[in-house]
Parts: sequence; C-alpha cells; structure tokens
Amino acid sequence: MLRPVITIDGPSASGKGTVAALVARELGFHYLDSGALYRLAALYALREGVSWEDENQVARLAAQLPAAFHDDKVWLDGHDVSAAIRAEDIGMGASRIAALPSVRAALLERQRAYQQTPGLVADGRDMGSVVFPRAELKVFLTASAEERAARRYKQLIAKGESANLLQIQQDICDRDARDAARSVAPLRQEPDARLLDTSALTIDQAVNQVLQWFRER
Ligand SMILES: Nc1ncnc2c1ncn2[C@@H]1O[C@H](COP(=O)(O)OP(=O)(O)OP(=O)(O)O)[C@@H](O)[C@H]1O
Ligand SMILES: Nc1ccn([C@H]2C[C@H](O)[C@@H](COP(=O)(O)O)O2)c(=O)n1
Repeated sequence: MLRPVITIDGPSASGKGTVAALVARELGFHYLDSGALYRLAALYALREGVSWEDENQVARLAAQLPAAFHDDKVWLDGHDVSAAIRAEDIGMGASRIAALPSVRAALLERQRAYQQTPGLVADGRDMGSVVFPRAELKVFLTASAEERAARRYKQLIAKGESANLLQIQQDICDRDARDAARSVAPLRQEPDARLLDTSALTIDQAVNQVLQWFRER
C-alpha cells in the first residue's frame, strides 16, 4: 500500500469534510477537499464575470485556478476566500459548474496530484468512482435530509449567520438532486463503497468507524 487513498463521498452536509479531515489527521495523511475546488472555480468565474453556464470559459478558468490551501485558509489569487466559498449561492454555483464535463476534466489531474506519501483522504462526490477508482477504502457517508439540514443550521448559527431550517433543507435537497442527476460523475453510492449512515452517530463514532474499516484491510 504505497500512498493509500481513502475516499469519502456523499451528499451535502453529511459530514464528509469533518470526518475526512479528522481521519486524515489521525493517520497523518494528506487531505483533499475536492468540493472546495469546485467552489473556487464557481467563485472565480463569478469574479471574472463569466457565466456559470459558459462551459468553455469556466473550464478555462478551472484549468488555471490560482488557488492555494495553507495556514488553515483557502486562497484565490492571493485573497483569503475561506468564508466566501462557503456561501450557499457559491455551493449552488459549484453544483452547476460541476455538471459540465470540461470543468470536471480541467480539475481531474489537480485532484490526483494530492495522492502523496504517506497517504490521502479525499472527500467529494466522485472520489471513489472517477478520481481514485483504485482507492484502498471507499466510504459513502450519508445522513437523513432532516439531520443534515439541522447540522447545517447549527453550523450557520454558530458562525453568527441567519438561517432558516426549512430553506436549508430545500437547498440541500435541490443541490443533491442536481448532483445526482448529472450525466458525468453523478452523486451515488458505488457498489464497492461502504455505506456509513451517520444520522445517529457522533463525529467521533463516524471517524472511528472509518479508521476501523481502514485498519481491518
Ligand atoms: N456525525 C455527526 N454528528 C453531528 N454533527 C456532525 C456529524 N458529522 C458532521 N457534523 C457537523 O455537520 C456539519 C456539516 O459537516 P461538513 O461540513 O463536514 O459536511 P460536508 O458533507 O463536508 O458538507 P458539504 O458537502 O456541503 O461541504 C458540521 O458542522 C459538522 O460539525
Ligand atoms: N468531487 C466533487 C466535489 C464537489 N462537487 C460539486 C457538487 C457540490 O454540490 C459542490 C460543492 O461541494 P461541497 O463543498 O458541498 O462538497 O461541488 C462535485 O461535483 N464533485
């Protein structure tokens, strides 16, 4: 197992990022938040005045994304965009551009380059199906729509933002529906991915389950 990969895919607000980052920390592995790349590409397009529907232009920007991850922050063209990429409209924009095949192709090698020694934990929608199809462990992490909306609600309130629970649940369902319906790399559980429903699990329990599956291999 040289440079092993653990993939964690699943729907919005299921806890993929939280669990993936903690598993990576526990194992001393690198961590790839692939959704952040799609969010960065959507934000970059918005700032460059490029429509999210313009596949060629968005793909051009995605291929030359001036993005960096360091100091626990996300940077675009030298600006800290950690908060900006988490906005709900940018999440929706990311979901829209993610349906465009040339945009996905433009980001593919950049994601694969994260597979470095001693290993990688990658979260997203197509980590196990397309980006790292030979991953040592594939997890499909989910939770009920109600639980995911409640978690997102708490997250927003904790950040001091206003939030409407029903609206959040609707937005989450809309985004999942778009991500699951697209023709390229749709959101779905692959046959070789293990299902982890965290609706009734704590973060620690979810992390420990992934670690146990990995160590059992
Ligand atoms: N098992 C859990 N129990 C309770 N809260 C959780 C659990 N897992 C994650 N959370 C919380 O749910 C919120 C959403 O988690 P996170 O941002 O990791 O989801 P995500 O799947 O990466 O979302 P997105 O796909 O939208 O980026 C966070 O506040 C996180 O702390
Ligand atoms: N591997 C990925 C990662 C993300 N996306 C798209 C679909 C999501 O709605 C959007 C934002 O992702 P998030 O930050 O919420 O994980 O980006 C994708 O298609 N493939």
